[in-house]
Amino acid sequence: MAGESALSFSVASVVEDVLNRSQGLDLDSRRAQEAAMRRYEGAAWLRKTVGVVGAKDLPAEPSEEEFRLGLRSGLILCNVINKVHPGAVPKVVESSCDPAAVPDGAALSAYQYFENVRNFLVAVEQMGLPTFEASDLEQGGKSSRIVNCILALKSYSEWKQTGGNGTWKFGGTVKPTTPSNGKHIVRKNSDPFTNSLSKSMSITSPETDNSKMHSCSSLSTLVRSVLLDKKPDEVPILLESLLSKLMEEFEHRIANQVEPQKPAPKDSPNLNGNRTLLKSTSFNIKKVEDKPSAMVMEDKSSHKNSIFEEETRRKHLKHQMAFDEQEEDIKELKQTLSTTKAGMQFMQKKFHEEIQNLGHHVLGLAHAASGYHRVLEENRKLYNQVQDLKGNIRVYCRVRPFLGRQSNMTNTVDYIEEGTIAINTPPKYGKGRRSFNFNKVFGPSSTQGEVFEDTRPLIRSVLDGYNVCIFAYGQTGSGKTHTMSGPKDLTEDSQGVNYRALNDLFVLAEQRKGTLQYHVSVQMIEIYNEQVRDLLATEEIRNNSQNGFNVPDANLVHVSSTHDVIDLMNLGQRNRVVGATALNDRSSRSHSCLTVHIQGKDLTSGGVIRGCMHLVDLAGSERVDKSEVTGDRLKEAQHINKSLSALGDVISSLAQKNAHVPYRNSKLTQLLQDSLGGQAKTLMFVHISPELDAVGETLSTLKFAERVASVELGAARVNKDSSDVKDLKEQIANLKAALARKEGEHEGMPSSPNPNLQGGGDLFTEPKGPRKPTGDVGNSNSQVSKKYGSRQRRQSFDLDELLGNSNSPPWPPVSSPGEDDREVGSGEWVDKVMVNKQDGGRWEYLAREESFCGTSDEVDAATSDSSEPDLMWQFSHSKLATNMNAKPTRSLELSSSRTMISNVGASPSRKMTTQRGGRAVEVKRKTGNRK
Ligand SMILES: Nc1ncnc2c1ncn2[C@@H]1O[C@H](COP(=O)(O)OP(=O)(O)OP(=O)(O)O)[C@@H](O)[C@H]1O
Repeated sequence: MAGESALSFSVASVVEDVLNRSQGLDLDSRRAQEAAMRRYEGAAWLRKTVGVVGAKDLPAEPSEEEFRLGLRSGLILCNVINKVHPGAVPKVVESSCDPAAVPDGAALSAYQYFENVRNFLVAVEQMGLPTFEASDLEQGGKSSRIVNCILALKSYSEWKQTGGNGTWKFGGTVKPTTPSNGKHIVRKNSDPFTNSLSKSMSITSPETDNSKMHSCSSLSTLVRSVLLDKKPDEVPILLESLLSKLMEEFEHRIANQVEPQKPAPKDSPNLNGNRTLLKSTSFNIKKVEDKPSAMVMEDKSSHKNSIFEEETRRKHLKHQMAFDEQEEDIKELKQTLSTTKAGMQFMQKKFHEEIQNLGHHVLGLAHAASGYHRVLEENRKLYNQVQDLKGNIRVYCRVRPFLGRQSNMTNTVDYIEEGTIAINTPPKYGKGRRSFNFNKVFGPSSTQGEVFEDTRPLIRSVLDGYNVCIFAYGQTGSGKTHTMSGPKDLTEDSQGVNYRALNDLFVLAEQRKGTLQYHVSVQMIEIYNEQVRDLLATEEIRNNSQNGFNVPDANLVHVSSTHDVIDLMNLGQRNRVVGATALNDRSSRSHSCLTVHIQGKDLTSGGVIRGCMHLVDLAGSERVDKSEVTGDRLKEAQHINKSLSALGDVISSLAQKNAHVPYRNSKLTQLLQDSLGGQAKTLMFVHISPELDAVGETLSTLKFAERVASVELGAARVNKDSSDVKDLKEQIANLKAALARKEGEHEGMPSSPNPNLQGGGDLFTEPKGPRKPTGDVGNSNSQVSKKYGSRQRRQSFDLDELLGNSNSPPWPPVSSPGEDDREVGSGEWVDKVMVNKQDGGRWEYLAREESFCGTSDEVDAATSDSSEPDLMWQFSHSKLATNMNAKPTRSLELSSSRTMISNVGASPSRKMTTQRGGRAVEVKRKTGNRK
């Protein structure tokens, strides 16, 4: 039947489809499993039917070989066919030999073999059942035909047990071969068993229980074989697919019942044995087909509906589950997303916090760094202020760069920091590295501008009334002239300190012209071979002093612009003695000094400020042997070295605070005396060459500079003349003193040591007009110095100040009742000297120490007295410098506890007066006569 074939094929297709879906399905192994199942089925039936035959039990699940060997004797086969169809093999040859002695597979006798198997095969053939060749029992691999035969016999037996009604499923009516049961096994054709089986698996199968059982068992076999190698989780899907395919087939089948049947396609060879088994599942369909058509339709419809509903429900359930699962997944994803979002937000917040903290931290650091730098700067300022207060000589070190093709390989400078320079010293100079500290160190790359920048404050202080001295020290060729003046080919950038300083002075003077009127004049001298020479002399250079030191007579030229100064300096440079040496072709063999005098008048107060600045370019401090000089050059070098060593002695004495400082040992030290020992601000530029062969000079230069840096000069003092304000202040003080005295009189207690000596009024009023700056080298000529000893420290003060022209006298007024106060006579020694400052009767100390009072001649006589060698006397009074047109001023230098007071004139009454600006000042001694 075409429809049946189609269904068979479709069912087979379903299985094929399912099989295809289960990827990797091994058809061979399935086929083997199928064969085994069939073999087991046959074996089970044989065991059940014949039991143990010939003491040889067939295994329940025999292998192919076991199955073949078990049946090989033909005994089981003959017995079973006789059971099914009694008398089918009339004579069965039993084995005569001991079965135990005959191993499996051992050949039986040919007779036995032939007789039994032949009889069985004949009987089977007569029954129309599938048969096999006798040789199939002899060789392995052919058991399938044997199994087919056994299963056909089994089927026949089962059919027979049901009563043998109808058509036997293996084809046609079986005619019993023997008259005993009246039935004949009729073989329908001689097709091989497989063909018969294939055909018999068609829808033509009878509706017998046996047939049903067979179909069920085939179906279960099919299902088992399909699911055998599946994983548990694959089974539901596979079954579902199988069922849905069956459903489809069923529906298709139903539809085919109504529609004209299509011809069935041919069997697909791919389906092989599996499809054969599947065909047995068609029995249910056949059942339906055999019902009356109305009932069938009804059944079909309700069945279809219920199946459809069930399927829909299952689908819905499945969808619902999938949906639920997806919903759950989405929920989880949402949860994860929100957690991640929250995490990100948290991290973002943390990140911002961190950034902010970092920002604060960086800000704090920047603040701290700027604070640190501010503190450093303040420290530097404070340090400089302390230096100023202590009056230390400032020392700036400058390292000359390598010149020309000189190699950096020979550099002796190890490193340079703010104020420190370290020199690599060869072994013969001691340890490997030596460092020196100065106020500032300029490296080879420092420019002229940078060097001047640190010098500028000093220049400015000249305009404020300070004396300033800047001098350049260093070996020949180390860059002294470069620093002070600049290189030969001068440009604006390469200008040295001199030009820049004067330029600054003019700029500042210009800036201050609204309040101060400055008058600037310049001197330029040189010391060559211990001779002082005026470099600004347009004619022949004069040298008319007895000792060769004639600076006060040197030209003092008024300048009003930088241009004037440059012209003058060029003139001075031309006049300067310059000689060529092996070390430096432009080596100046003299010390040169440019002195700038400043006088500023306060336009509102009328006060006068005076300042003086020495700019000194010393001659080179090289070794004589090295410079290869002879003759005149040798003499020059010796003078230079002598004056520089005198400078060294002065520095050493000052550093050790010796009472005696040997200024007079050279013209140079005399020139610098006021700068080194006075109240000036002094700066030394120490220069060094970086070359290795200069390391000896470099080290000695730096050591010298270290000593210079330790010299304390005392606080610099401003040269400022007070005017009306100061006078008014004094008047107020006098009035107060007068008031106090009056009150004292009323109470009967004299407030003045000697009221009889009151009077004098404006005797101490400061004389107006310019004066010679105290730092001027001209003072040296009038200095009186006598060496009596060196134990005591020298003090210095200005007589004017002492006499009350300062707001703060050096000592507070002291009144000691009971002391013997009286006027001193000229040429007298007294313990203390007081002067009557004003008519208010205010007496103040002129000197607290033992003092000598007298005229200039008497003082000169006294100082020439060498009878007291333990004391050093120094007295100076100003001598009018002719070219300064200044009025005389006076200063005292106290030495130890003794004072010389000069310019003291004796009145006819022997009452002492000092002369000041042509006025007399009363003087009295505080205690009795000198013992
Ligand atoms: N800082 C510098 N930068 C560039 N060149 C320099 C520097 N210092 C010095 N020189 C050069 O080195 C050479 C010697 O310098 P300078 O004449 O100033 O030495 P000096 O110490 O004055 O010598 P002397 O003691 O013989 O007078 C010059 O050619 C000068 O231009």
